[in-house]
Amino acid sequence: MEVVDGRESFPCVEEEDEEGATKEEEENVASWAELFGLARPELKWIGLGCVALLVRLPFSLASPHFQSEAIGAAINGKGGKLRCNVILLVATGAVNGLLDFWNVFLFDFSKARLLRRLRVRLFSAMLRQDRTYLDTTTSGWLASRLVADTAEMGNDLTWVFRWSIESAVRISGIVAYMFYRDWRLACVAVAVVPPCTAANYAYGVWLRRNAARVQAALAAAGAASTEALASSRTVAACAAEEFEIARYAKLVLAHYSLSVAQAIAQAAYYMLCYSILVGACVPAALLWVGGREVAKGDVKPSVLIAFMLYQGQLLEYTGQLLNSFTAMLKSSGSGGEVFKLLRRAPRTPHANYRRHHDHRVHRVGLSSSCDDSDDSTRTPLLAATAFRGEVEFRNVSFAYAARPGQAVLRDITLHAPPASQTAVVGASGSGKSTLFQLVLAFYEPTAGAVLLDNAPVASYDPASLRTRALGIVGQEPVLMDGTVLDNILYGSSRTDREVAVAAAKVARAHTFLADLPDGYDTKVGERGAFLSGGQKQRVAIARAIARNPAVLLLDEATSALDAESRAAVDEALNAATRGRTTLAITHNLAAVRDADAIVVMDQGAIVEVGAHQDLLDARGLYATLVATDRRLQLVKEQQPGERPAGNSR
Ligand SMILES: Nc1ncnc2c1ncn2[C@@H]1O[C@H](COP(=O)(O)OP(=O)(O)OP(=O)(O)O)[C@@H](O)[C@H]1O
Repeated sequence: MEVVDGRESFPCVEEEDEEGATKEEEENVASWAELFGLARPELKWIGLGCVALLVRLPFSLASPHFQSEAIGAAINGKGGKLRCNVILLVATGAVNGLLDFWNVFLFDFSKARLLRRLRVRLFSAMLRQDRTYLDTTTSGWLASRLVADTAEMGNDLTWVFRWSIESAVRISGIVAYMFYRDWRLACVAVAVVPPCTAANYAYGVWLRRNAARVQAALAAAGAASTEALASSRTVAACAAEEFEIARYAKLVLAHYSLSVAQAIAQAAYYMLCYSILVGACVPAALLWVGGREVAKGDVKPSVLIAFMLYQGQLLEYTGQLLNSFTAMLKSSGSGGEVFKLLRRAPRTPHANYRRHHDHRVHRVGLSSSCDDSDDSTRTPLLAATAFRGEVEFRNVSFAYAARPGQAVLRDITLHAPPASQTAVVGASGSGKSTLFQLVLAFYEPTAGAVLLDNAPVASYDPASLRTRALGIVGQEPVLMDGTVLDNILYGSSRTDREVAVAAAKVARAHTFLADLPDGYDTKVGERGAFLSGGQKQRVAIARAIARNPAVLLLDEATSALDAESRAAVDEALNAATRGRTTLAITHNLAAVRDADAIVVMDQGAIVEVGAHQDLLDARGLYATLVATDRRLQLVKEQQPGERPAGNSR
């Protein structure tokens, strides 16, 4: 079982009936308040962008006016007026261009800042989730939310920032100009707005739901691909490439179908709103009504020309305003899971402890507030710097949330005094590693309490608990990409190379790291891919002991080592465990004889506790395990001698 990075691949797309799925989808869309709230820190930059926009407005709107006036002057043969309008056209265009730079820059700058903050907040929210959430959510699914969903939201929000304000301001200016020049033609030009708005709203609502589905399909495909790529050796060893490709292709097909549906809806919407209503009906109606007025002499030709030019701009900015609205709806769909995660309060044992404690304090009237959001009034967690290392389980029972009905630990009572050596043995699946998970406060017992130095483990600040109090070496230690030294220092406040190397020397880890090709600078690769299993274990042991924790948790820490390196590591471990509490899970019964106490587990319960000889004398499960172990040992020892005899026959 994986200890620190333990994660099982549960499917993240739940199968639900249509009604359930729809309800879930409704919950998975972000509210407008959340979307706008996200941009609050950028308001000053957006505000500056708006100022640039407003200053720019008269210059950007002036162009069609000067064009129409110039055409009118040319038709009437007024050369001076023509020259004057052309000069004004160039001058306003230049000022407009200069201001446009600030306009574009400030809105895109705001978007980039927002995206950066959103990604860091989301990553932080993900890493701080409780183990149960992380156990049941695949890393590929989370990575997809972090990369694809935020990128989609960023693209959509660009539209919103860049165009909604600009379009609204420009449309207001154009409409005001139109009504100023001729109210009848203005009415014809804006008659198209109500049907376009209705079509846009319907399209936006559909798009929001579809966007949530698109992102979910993308996340499911991302989860499958990440899992296969992260386990590429296993995939190759099982010749499962075709299976993985087919699985990925099926998930990508789901994403593709949703994308095609989106393309069809988008094409229909653009055809109706842009090409037919705005692109053809409005100019035709303007020409029909305006042309007749010009023919009657009620409207000047230059006014009709100005309307025809402005309606082009009106078309463009109306489209962009409507697109901003649909982008907003789409963003609330594609960002639904992102906001759900940001909203989710992690149900870690530490958070539960504080909530429970605050509630009690509140009930007896010692605190004026038990508001979850106000951290200053919350019960502080203990940030101890020195630990004695006394570990205690008091009537602890536990079941994993993924299998709520299945008790993994039953009424465990165990006491490890400071500096004692406790060995935990028992059959595979009897719950040994789960004991460690509870000491690390990754999960909360369903009954009873796990204590460290007489205080619940959940009452300690997680950083102080997991760096100063506890050091763990898991069955399958996970190393991070970088050097051996980076891994030894990982998560530690000590960043000085000399300090780390000295700490490793004191812990005598130096001796068993000696065979690494570049010593402390040896590159380990992703998850330790460049090292052998034994080397990985030795680096993980060095990482655990270099922190000088009060309690060492060793979960089959030397299982991947050969006899020679095990001897070297055992020697270093003996030195490292002296003076500190050690809980060691092992299947190697020869290694537990000297332990102060041997805990024997069976089906989630402690069935025997005692010293080696006492347990042998008791003739219980431990004595049976030792006898079986000896028999297997004998068989192994006999086998090399038997082979030559067999061969000679
Ligand atoms: N995250 C999890 N979610 C659900 N069940 C789990 C989880 N981790 C472990 N289990 C189950 O809990 C039980 C005890 O597992 P545990 O890893 O504690 O056993 P163990 O005694 O350490 O076994 P081994 O010696 O093989 O490592 C097993 O039945 C296992 O399937």
